[in-house]
Amino acid sequence: MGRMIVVSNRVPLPDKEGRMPAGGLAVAVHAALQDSGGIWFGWSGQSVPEGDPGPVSRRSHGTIDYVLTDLSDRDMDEYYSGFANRVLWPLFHCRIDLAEYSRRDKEGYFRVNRMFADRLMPLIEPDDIIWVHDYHLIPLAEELRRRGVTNRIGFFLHIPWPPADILFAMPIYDQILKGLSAYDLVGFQTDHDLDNYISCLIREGVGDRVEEGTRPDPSRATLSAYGRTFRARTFGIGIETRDFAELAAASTETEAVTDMRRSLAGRDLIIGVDRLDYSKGIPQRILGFERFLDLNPDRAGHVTLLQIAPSSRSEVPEYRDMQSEVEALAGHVNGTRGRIDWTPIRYVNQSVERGALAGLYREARVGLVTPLRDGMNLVAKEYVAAQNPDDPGVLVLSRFAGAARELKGAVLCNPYDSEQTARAIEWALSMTLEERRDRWRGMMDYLLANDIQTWCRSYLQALADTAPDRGTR
Ligand SMILES: O=P(O)(O)OC[C@H]1O[C@H](O[C@H]2O[C@H](CO)[C@@H](O)[C@H](O)[C@H]2O)[C@H](O)[C@@H](O)[C@@H]1O
Ligand SMILES: O=c1ccn([C@@H]2O[C@H](COP(=O)(O)OP(=O)(O)O)[C@@H](O)[C@H]2O)c(=O)[nH]1
Repeated sequence: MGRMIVVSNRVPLPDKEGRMPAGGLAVAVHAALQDSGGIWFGWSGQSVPEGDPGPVSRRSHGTIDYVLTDLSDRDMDEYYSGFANRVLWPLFHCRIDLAEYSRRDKEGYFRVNRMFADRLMPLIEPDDIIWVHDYHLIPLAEELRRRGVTNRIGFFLHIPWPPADILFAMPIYDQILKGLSAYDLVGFQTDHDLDNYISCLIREGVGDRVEEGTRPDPSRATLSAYGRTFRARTFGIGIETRDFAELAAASTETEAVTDMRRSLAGRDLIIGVDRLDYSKGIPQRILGFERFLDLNPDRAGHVTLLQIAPSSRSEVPEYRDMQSEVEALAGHVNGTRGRIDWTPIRYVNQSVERGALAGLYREARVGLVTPLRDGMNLVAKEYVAAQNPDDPGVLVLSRFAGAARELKGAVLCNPYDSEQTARAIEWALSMTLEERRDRWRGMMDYLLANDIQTWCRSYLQALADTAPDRGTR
C-alpha cells in the first residue's frame, strides 16, 4: 500500500509538545497514518478577513505531514456555516424545516471544494490512497477526477444519509448524489444509511446495485451510477473501548468526580452529554425527564439530571436559538419541580475534558442519549465503556441514533414521545443488578470487538481491496 492522504474539514493537530489529541477518530487515524506515512490535509482552524487565504502551511510529526489551509471569512460563512451546516446538516438529519438553501452558500461550498482539490493536487503521488471525511467535502473526489487523479479515493460519511424524499427537497440534490459516485468506496455508519443512498440512486433512475443474486447483503453493495462502478459499505464507527474503560476506572477519585459525588449526597445521577445541537434532542430530553418526575413523585429529591452541552456552531442562528430554548426549559423544570434543597437539572453549557467525562459517566446510574437523529453517537458507546463491570449503569438510547443498531443491551426509546422517555428512565433506575450486568456485558463485548482501530483497519482494508474504476464518466 502506498502513502495515505486523509482529508477532513477539521484536522486534529498534535499540541505544542507533540502530544496527539485524545479521542477515538484522531487517535485511530493518526495510528494508521503513522504506519503508512502520509498527509493529513484540511482547514487550519483560522480564517482571514478578505480574499485569498494565502499558501498552505505545513507541519511534520513523525511520518505524518499536516498540510493546512486557512479559509476566508466568506468561505466560512458560505461553505461551513452556510451550505454544510445550514443545508446538508439539517437535511441529512431529516430537518427540512431548518434547511436554508441559498445559491450563494452553494457556490461557496463548491468553491472551497475546488480550492481543496487545487491545493491537494501537487501533494498526490501515483500510489497514494486518499480518504476523505464527511459532508463538508462530498464533491472533492469529482474535483480531483476532473484534474486527472486516478488514485483510489474513499469517503466516509459520519452523519446519516437521508431518505430520498428528504434529499430531493434540496435544490441541487443531484450534484450531491452524483458527487459520491466519483469515490471508489463510500462508507456509511449504518445499513439504513446505505439503503437510503441506494434508494436515492434508484428513485432518481441513475444507478443501482450490480451484484448478482436475489438476497443482497444489507451492509455492502457494488453500485453502478453515473457511468462509474464503485463500492459502498457500512462501517459503524467505534471508540477506543479499552483505553476509555481504563480512563474511567482511573478517574473515580479525581476532583471533578469526588466533588460531583459529594454534591449529589446519595442521589441517583442521570447524565446527558452532547454538543448543543438540535439533532441531539436536548429539549425533548428535558421534557421526558420532567414527565418522569411527574409520573414518579417518590423520585423527587432523589435523582439529578446532569446535562453537559457545550455550545457548537454558534454562527448558525438555529444553534443560537437552542441555547435560550434549553436554558428556558431547564429553568422551568427547576423552578416548577425543584425544592429549596434540590435542583432536578444541572445544566452545564461548557465543554468537559475527557478524563472528567469518563469518571462522570461511570458515576451515573443512567446514560440518557436521546438524539432525534444521529450518525452514530459516540457518547452512547463511551457511557457503556466507562461503567463499573460489578455495578454498571443503564444506557437509555434513542432508536434514531446509529448506535442503536449496535448496542442491543440499551433501553431504547422514541425521543419524540416524552412518556416513553419517562418510562425508559424509570425502568433503567429500577433495573435489577443481574439484568444490568447482563445487558452491559453484551454491549461491552461488542464494543471491545468493534473498536475504533477495527473500524479504521476494516475501512482501509476495504479501500485497498477496491479496484479503482478508471473508465470514462
Ligand atoms: O466540526 P464541528 O462543526 O464543530 O462539529 C463536530 C463534529 O460533528 C459531527 O460528528 C459526527 O461524527 C461522529 C463520529 O463519527 C458521529 O458519532 C456523530 O453522530 C456525527 O454527528 C460531524 O460529522 C463532524 O464532521 C464534526 O467535526
Ligand atoms: O463536553 C464535552 C462534550 C462532548 N465531548 C466529546 O465529544 C464527542 C461527541 O461525539 P458524538 O459522536 O456523540 O457526537 P458529535 O458531537 O460528533 O455529533 C464524544 O467523544 C464526547 O466525549 C467532550 O469531550 N466534552
